[in-house]
Amino acid sequence: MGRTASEKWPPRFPASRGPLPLRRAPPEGVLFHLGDGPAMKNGKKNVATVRCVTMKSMTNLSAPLPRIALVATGGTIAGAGAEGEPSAAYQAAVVGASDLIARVPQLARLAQLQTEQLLQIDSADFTDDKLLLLARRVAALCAREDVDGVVITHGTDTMEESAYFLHLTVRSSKPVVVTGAMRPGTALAADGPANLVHALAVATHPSTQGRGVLVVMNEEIHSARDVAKVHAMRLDAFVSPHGALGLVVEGVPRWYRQVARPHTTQSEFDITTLDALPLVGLVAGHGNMRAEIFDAWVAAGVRAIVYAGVGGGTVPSYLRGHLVALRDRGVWLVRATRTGAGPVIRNANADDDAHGWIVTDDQSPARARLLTALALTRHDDAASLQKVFLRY
Ligand SMILES: NC(=O)CC[C@H](N)C(=O)O
Repeated sequence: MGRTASEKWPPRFPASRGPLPLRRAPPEGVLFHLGDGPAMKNGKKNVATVRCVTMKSMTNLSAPLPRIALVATGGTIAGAGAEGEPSAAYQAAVVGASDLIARVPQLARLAQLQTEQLLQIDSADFTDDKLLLLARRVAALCAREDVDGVVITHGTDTMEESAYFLHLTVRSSKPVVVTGAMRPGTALAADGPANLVHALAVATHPSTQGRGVLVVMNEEIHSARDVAKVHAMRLDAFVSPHGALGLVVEGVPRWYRQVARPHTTQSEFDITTLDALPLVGLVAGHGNMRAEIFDAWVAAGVRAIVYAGVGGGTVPSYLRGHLVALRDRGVWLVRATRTGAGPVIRNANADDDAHGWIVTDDQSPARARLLTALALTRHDDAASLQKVFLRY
């Protein structure tokens, strides 16, 4: 009987690649070298060797592996197409979670994995109810004593939104790492297996605790606060405007930065009692805009509209009156920038104080939608809503 596409996932990933099969990853910054070289000069153990031996006993090779919950939600990492076809010709979200991990033997050397298929969707289909489902599930897993961390596989298209939502709502310092793939497992040089191994390497490392939700793609570790998919095809599609937090080097996270804004355990947002998120719309800025698009969102029942404005969030002069009147219709206007980076500055380009408008600081329009929705669960005045954007 012929094998299905999913059984072949991934087709080419040599078992010899990936991080060293350490039972526990060495502490960050410590050289963990068990080979020869300077440590064995003249056949004598020098100081470096003693340190290695000490580290070996500290890392306790017989200790049980970290227990990681792997939550699969679909996307290209779970995609498959015909062998040898161009990588764009495939179907996302068809390979099951257990098939996904069965094809990457390195994973079992890094962690005891509990796998679950929470969703099997293209990430474009992530609606707010699915986002709440994911966040509640991840929070529940983090709260369990038999779970040391969570890895989520996710489509890349809306990965930055889901990761940010988890960053603001999962009240745990345990590692939560989101990963995916730009190419399906059937593509030449599929990136899913390496991304999964690296995500697990980050999630199992003691230095990852308390850093908020992370996105691990293409050997880089990004904060969910900042990362965005900025290319539709390339493997290096994920970029953070202020730089990645770190890299996965030889299977071990190496950190260069940390997030300054509150998240997870310091977040004020509580989704445990929420039935649904407040509805927030998003309107793209461009030349020759029309007021009707804002009216359509008002008719849909939004509490706020994020305007992804040109430049520093500039409102066209011919729309100003219409957007000022949104406050009288019970709708907040949140000015963002469509440029992809940089702050929208309050009372610059617009009289935000007079109009009761909010600015996003440097938050991307897509994430600003989520932060606005969460902010509206706690605040309903301009000063408090504005503070949320300057704080998170
Ligand atoms: N590379 C990807 O994961 C994109 C595939 C798909 N559209 C998704 O986001 O789920």
